[in-house]
Amino acid sequence: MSEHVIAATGLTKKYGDLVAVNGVSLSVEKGALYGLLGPNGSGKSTMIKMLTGQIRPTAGTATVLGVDVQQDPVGVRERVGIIPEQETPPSFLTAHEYLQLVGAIRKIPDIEERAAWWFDFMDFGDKKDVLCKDLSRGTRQKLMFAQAFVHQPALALIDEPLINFDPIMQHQVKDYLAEYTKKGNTIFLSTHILEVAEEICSDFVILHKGNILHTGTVASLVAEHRHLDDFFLELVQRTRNV
Ligand SMILES: Nc1ncnc2c1ncn2[C@@H]1O[C@H](COP(=O)(O)OP(=O)(O)OP(=O)(O)O)[C@@H](O)[C@H]1O
Repeated sequence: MSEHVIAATGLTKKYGDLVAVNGVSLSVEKGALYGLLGPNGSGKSTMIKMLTGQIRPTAGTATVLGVDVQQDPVGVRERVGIIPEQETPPSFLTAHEYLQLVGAIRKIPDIEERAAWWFDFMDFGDKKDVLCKDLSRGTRQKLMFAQAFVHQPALALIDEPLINFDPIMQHQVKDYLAEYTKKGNTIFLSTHILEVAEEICSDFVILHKGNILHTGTVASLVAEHRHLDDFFLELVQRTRNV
């Protein structure tokens, strides 16, 4: 039997008259690398914020790792890893102090060893004692990536995690994510980089103006000799023209 790591039913978020997410229902199976795709303003970040209990839906329900997000948002955040959209680590801490803080909050006994692994893996050990406010954008993003995965969560919800990385780091992170799901973990990834999504995602959903335009698997596109970027452009263009 398939195991749903995320199950959302009729999730809706309204900001005044604006419907940012409109009754979205989706399910994500264990081990999936699930791509959350859509043009600017289509509701991707709002979905991630609702699924991680950062904002309350106007309507609808969701369970994440079996926990009801509205009833126990802290319980969800304890279990998952999150990279929020365009978030930066605390300006007044060094990179090392930030990972120590995350280790204390998440009660990770071997945080020093784990932090050392991440500094090495993402090649920023020389910056570990630099205040976050003085780190480059890409290095801050490395730190955000490390904090999301340092406790090796069964599920990570990551919003545009690759955007500030150079091509070498993008490649490395892409491989990391693919390997991570092969171990039975699940990734819910919002991205505009469709080549990356095509390369590593197993499943995807395309949102447009808060509605689901399409859900499918990358394998089914490949079987039809189609590329995700063409498919996306056609679908969104067609929707804009109706
Ligand atoms: N706090 C807020 N108050 C009012 N409107 C908001 C708020 N947050 C998001 N919105 C609106 O909700 C809609 C969806 O925004 P969201 O950030 O979820 O889209 P997105 O798909 O993540 O976009 P992008 O790809 O540009 O990051 C947009 O029209 C946005 O302006």
